[in-house]
Amino acid sequence: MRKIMVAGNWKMHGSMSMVETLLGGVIDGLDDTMPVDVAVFPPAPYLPQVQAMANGSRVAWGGQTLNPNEQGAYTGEVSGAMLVDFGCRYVLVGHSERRTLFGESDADVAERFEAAQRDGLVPVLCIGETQAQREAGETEAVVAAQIDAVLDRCGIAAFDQALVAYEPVWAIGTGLTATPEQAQDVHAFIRDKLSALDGRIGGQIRILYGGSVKSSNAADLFARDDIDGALVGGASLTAGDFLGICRGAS
Ligand SMILES: O=C[C@H](O)COP(=O)(O)O
Repeated sequence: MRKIMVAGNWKMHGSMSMVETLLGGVIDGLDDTMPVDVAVFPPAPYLPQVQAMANGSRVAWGGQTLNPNEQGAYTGEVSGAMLVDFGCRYVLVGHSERRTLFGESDADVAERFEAAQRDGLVPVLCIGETQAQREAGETEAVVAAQIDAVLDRCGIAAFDQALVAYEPVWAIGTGLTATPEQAQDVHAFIRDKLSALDGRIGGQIRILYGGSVKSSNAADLFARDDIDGALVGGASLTAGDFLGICRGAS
């Protein structure tokens, strides 16, 4: 039985006072009617504040990206070990904004996935197709290639301590959500692909959906066999909205 995870990717949003209000509201609002694992991904400067507030609570936290090198002259970058220093358990790798805005290739993402595990973090591998790729019938080929890059570098065993987030690019921040059926189809494809290599790993890995998830559509998504939670952007910036999504798992 895979437990639902609801993860909030705050992207480049926030301030110290916003973190105080938002994270405080989430921690205070979580209750037994929300049988979920919860994680937040703040901008790196707020990690110490998140650590201080969330330590000992139900909320885990992680980094939005990492540089795969252990240290060195990489101005502006953050290493996995630095994330671990601030109590991070998770790190996002390959978010579509990293791929499109910062030029991360499938191979770059695989390198970050490997580095995350080397440094003791659980990578959340983000994959998904663009609108044009979906319309061209390439969705499965695109997500397969994104997964294959990691498989080629790290092998199937690496997926034992990892999550996958399927985020169709056309649904991110657009208000367009994949229908539960569309999302389920891709999630089943991903699980089948991993299960063909290792049935236990394919069966236990959590596959989150991301793309305009809100409290109004969360329950319908979470009811699908292969949708094990959500990676939430916009709706994770307000405690009430985020808690409403957590409630969708009850
Ligand atoms: O990481 C989260 C995704 O990019 C989804 O963002 P969104 O919920 O604002 O569409």
